Amino acid sequence: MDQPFIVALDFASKQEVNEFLRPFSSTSLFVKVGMELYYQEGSTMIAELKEQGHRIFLDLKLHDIPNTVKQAMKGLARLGVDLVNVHAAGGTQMMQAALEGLELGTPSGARRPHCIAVTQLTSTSEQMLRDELWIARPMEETVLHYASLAKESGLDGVVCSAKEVPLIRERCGEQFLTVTPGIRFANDDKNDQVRVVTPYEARKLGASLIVVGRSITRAFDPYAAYERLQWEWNGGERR
Ligand SMILES: O=C(O)c1cc(=O)[nH]c(=O)n1[C@@H]1O[C@H](COP(=O)(O)O)[C@@H](O)[C@H]1O
Repeated sequence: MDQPFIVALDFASKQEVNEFLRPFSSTSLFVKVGMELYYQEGSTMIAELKEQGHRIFLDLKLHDIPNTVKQAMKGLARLGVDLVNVHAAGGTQMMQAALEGLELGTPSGARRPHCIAVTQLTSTSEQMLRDELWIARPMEETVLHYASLAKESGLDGVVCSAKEVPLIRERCGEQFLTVTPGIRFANDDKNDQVRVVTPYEARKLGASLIVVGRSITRAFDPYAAYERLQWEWNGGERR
């Protein structure tokens, strides 16, 4: 993956997406289409974004019985997206089934979409992990365990907080993708995110790709915010 920034297109309609993308008309982006947009606009949105030259992370976080995930992935592979995801909590059989589905659905001659697993959502705190999910191990250990399961299942990487990247790299290797949301500029509101870092910190921690939504999409000047993101990632720390 040569492009380290994924812009989360968390919008409710194609119109809002087009308005947001207008200043980026000469920039080829790596964009994320999540549940909000995909459930409204479906696969035509994917086709249009591809036509505009953008790379696509289709973030539907599949989590179901293995057969259902396999069949769903078969269909998603036909869309020609670059990256898809599942919840690692679905288990190793489900993750393997996701890969099988992707392989079956990828048109001949095309490259199978990369598949990554969400370890623990970046909106989850240590306290939630313990009191709500009833997982007694610390966050880092839990994330590392889920990352190991994803690796054993043959997946290409995980979604995690950049805070957990150094341990995952050590355990799963440099080629294993670490895709990290929960990115905020230093002065931004965290909103519903908990395990948050700045773009500069994410780079220092070794994240392969960072997912950035509201810090760009809700910025007064999204294009300037994207430029700031590039600047910070490349070493320009702002306080
Ligand atoms: O899979 C994801 O992309 C994801 C996993 C996760 O643990 N946390 C997380 O925030 N995300 C997504 O990343 C994006 C983050 O958006 P912002 O908080 O606005 O930057 C959203 O589209 C989330 O759905």
